[in-house]
Amino acid sequence: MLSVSDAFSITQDHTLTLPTERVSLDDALGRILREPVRADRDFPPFDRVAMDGIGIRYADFSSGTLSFSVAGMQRAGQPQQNLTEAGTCLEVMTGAMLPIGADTVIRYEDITVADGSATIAIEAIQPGQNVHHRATDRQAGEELLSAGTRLGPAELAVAASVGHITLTVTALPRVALISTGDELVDVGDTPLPHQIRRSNTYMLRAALATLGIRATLHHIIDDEAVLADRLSTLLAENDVLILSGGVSAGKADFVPEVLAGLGVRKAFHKVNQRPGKPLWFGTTSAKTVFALPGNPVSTVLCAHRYVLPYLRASLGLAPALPTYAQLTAPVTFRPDITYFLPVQLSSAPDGRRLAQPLPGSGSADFANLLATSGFMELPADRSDFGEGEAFPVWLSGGI
Ligand SMILES: Nc1nc2c(c(=O)[nH]1)N[C@H]1C(S)=C(S)[C@@H](COP(=O)(O)OP(=O)(O)OC[C@H]3O[C@@H](n4cnc5c(N)ncnc54)[C@H](O)[C@@H]3O)O[C@H]1N2
Ligand code: MOO
Ligand SMILES: [Mg+2]
Repeated sequence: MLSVSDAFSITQDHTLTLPTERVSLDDALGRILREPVRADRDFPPFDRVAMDGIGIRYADFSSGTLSFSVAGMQRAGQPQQNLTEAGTCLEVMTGAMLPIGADTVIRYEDITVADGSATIAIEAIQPGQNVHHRATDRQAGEELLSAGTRLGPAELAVAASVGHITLTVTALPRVALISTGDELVDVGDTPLPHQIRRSNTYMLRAALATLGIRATLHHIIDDEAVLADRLSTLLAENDVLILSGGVSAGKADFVPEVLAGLGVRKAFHKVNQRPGKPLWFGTTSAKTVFALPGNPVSTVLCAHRYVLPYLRASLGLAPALPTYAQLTAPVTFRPDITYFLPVQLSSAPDGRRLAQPLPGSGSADFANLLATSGFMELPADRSDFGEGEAFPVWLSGGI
């Protein structure tokens, strides 16, 4: 059976080629930048006063002047003024241009002001102190944000500061999330004894929202003709279909057959892993279909191990690497299958990352996911995993 790493590689070989679009700064949060953003001027663009106080010529101080007559005020937002006469100073405010002729700023806390004169009340003054010099942070033309960056609050602040009203970003894929199963009712309905409310597509929608993707939700009953009809429409309208359920060995598991009938080429069906063994993946020339096993823990694992990395790569985003953590207790798992063990992460006072096993009661136990930070990937060719041993953890918890 296909290994986890081979299955992962196959999905990554079929990532989407998404176009770019221009969006306004207001709509850019969470989007993936596709153009470099450069400094349009130096950062800071002028010698900038960094403290409220007075601006002086250091040479005056070093030649013995301690009292300076206040010749005026340079506030932030005012054009640059001149400090002309020796022995004088200008009051200067944080964010103002340093006046021409001044080179050093002394804080109000370090002077006394009386009768139009400011007298220095401290011993030591460094030349150039409290001045944030032009271009010390970044130079005009320097690349501030590179293509492939996800735009968060800090990135948007930088883009705003260099005048980007709009930004070129990766267009979002159209994604449909499709639950299948006669036993599933909607969240607002009261299930009959043989029914349950559907939850997988809500989980998937939230997981995709972390990438800024707004997927649509659909439900299809276990009927081959209905499935074929609805999936054909959804394939035409979307770039990616993500199904949940109907991919295993049951008599109502029609999904693989129906997809094949619609011309979706199977790239693989079944991966040597638990949970999530019946995972199905296929493509057409321009569309991708992930059919995830219906058990909720399997759906979560497959979403975080395959689907989100696939979408990240398609968006042009660097892969989210697993975090490594040490087991807090030994684990034994005999089958020659990659075991994705639910774990809760914490950190030890000495800085180690710890993973407490939370095996739960199997892949239908989705309440167990509430305490789960992620899935520890335990290799197929081993059975005993010792306390303190470190393995990769694919994060799935939180937002
Ligand atoms: N004879 C075999 N039986 C099963 C095998 C196998 O290899 N041989 N594999 C098992 C594994 S592993 C899994 S995982 C499941 C996968 O089943 P399906 O993908 O066919 O999913 P369903 O049969 O439709 O449902 C399974 C289970 O999940 C619940 N479910 C489905 N969708 C949702 C949803 N949207 N929200 C909440 N819960 C959902 C469904 O009610 C079932 O309880 O098959 C094993 N069987
Ligand atoms: O994906 Mo299944 O656990 O392995 O339920
Ligand atoms: Mg089934």
